[in-house]
Amino acid sequence: MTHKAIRLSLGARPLLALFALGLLLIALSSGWQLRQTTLQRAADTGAELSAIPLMYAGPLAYSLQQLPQKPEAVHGLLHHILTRHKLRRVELRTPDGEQFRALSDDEGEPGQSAEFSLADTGELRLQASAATVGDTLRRDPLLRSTLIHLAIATALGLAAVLLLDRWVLRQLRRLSEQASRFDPTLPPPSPFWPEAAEPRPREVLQLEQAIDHVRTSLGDELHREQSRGREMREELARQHRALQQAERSLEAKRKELASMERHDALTGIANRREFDAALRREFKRAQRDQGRLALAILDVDHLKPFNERHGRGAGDEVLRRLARLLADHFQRDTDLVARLGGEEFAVLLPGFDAEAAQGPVEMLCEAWRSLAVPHGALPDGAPDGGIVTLSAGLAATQPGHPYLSPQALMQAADEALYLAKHMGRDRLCLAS
Ligand SMILES: Nc1nc2c(ncn2[C@@H]2O[C@H](COP(=O)(O)OP(=O)(O)OP(=O)(O)O)[C@@H](O)[C@H]2O)c(=O)[nH]1
Repeated sequence: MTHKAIRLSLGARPLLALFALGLLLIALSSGWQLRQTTLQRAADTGAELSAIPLMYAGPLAYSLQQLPQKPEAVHGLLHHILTRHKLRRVELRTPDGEQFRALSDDEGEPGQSAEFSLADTGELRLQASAATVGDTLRRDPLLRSTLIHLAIATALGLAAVLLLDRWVLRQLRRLSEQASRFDPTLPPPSPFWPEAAEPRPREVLQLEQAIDHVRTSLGDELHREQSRGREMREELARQHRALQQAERSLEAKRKELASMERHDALTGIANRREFDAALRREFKRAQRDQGRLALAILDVDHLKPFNERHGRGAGDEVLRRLARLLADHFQRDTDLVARLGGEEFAVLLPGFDAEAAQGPVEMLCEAWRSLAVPHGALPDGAPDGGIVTLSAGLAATQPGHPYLSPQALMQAADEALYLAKHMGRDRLCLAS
């Protein structure tokens, strides 16, 4: 309803302007008409002046004859002519040179004048008043009354337009502007409606108060919703952070698990599963490329009595040291060192045949020996020296001596290791 009224107000303004323009046009047209009438009257004056001698030649001659008895008759007649024809001045000069004149009280501009010679009477001089707008209005009561009424109607109409615009439409426009600037996301100013300098109609005040009320209640509700939304956002952000944290630790666990799947927990090098996969992969490659692949299996000698003597922790440390040494010795990208389980380790050397691999493996065993880890519990009959030693078996698949499968290569290396053990340990044996 309010919105409709405001739209009506905005649409009414041009109508009011049109109405005011119409009134002004009527006033202009009336003024034009008045001017035309005045000009017409000025044009008629000449003809009217010419008619006067014709009309009054007789009465003037008669009044002059009566002059001795009735000297006032000439003055009276001249006065009559003056007032009857609304002249400014009437003068009569007799053939004897006597002069009579009648003057009007009109102090306006002098208008057209004319002079006539009358037989037996003398000269008659007439002067009309200037044809002015005021004079025209004075002379024409109907026109005067019409124009006065028109002027009053125009003035009242314009006043009504101004008042309507100022008192009602302007207020409604102000309301419309306020409504268009209305933004419920902003906190409500207090008071919402600034005190207008001019007084406002009661209806506008009521409307303002109603909108103010709606604004305030909307604002309160909005504030409640905003703070609820803020709390929810904070809670969401907290949950999000917790989720991210959980995801991070899950990812770390996943990596740890993945690493555990491929690495030996005690030594950190590749485990049996990783080794098996690498062996299958490299064996296939060597088969395909007619290449070489060497495999060495190493086993710590007499770890059981070592454990029994020094404890399992010390045995673990021996295994860790051996793993570090293996990793240090075989560092090519394609090399792989792995713990197969227990005290058994493996070295996979792609591209190496048995002869080429023998040197590095023996160097490894030598390096181990030079670490000189004291055993302290070697069984009777074991080689003297008293240190922890390694036994190793080496096999390689190579052109001229291929194996049929990874398992066959593995078994050959195992048998070579068995041989090394059997031959008294602390040595490297090659598969036949
Ligand atoms: N400390 C430790 N000992 C292990 C681990 N895994 C296996 N062992 C021990 O290694 C020993 C292997 O014993 P055996 O198979 O009899 O071999 P050995 O005593 O080393 O003798 P040979 O291999 O014949 O020279 C066992 O006592 C196992 O308990 C391990 O992870 N840590």
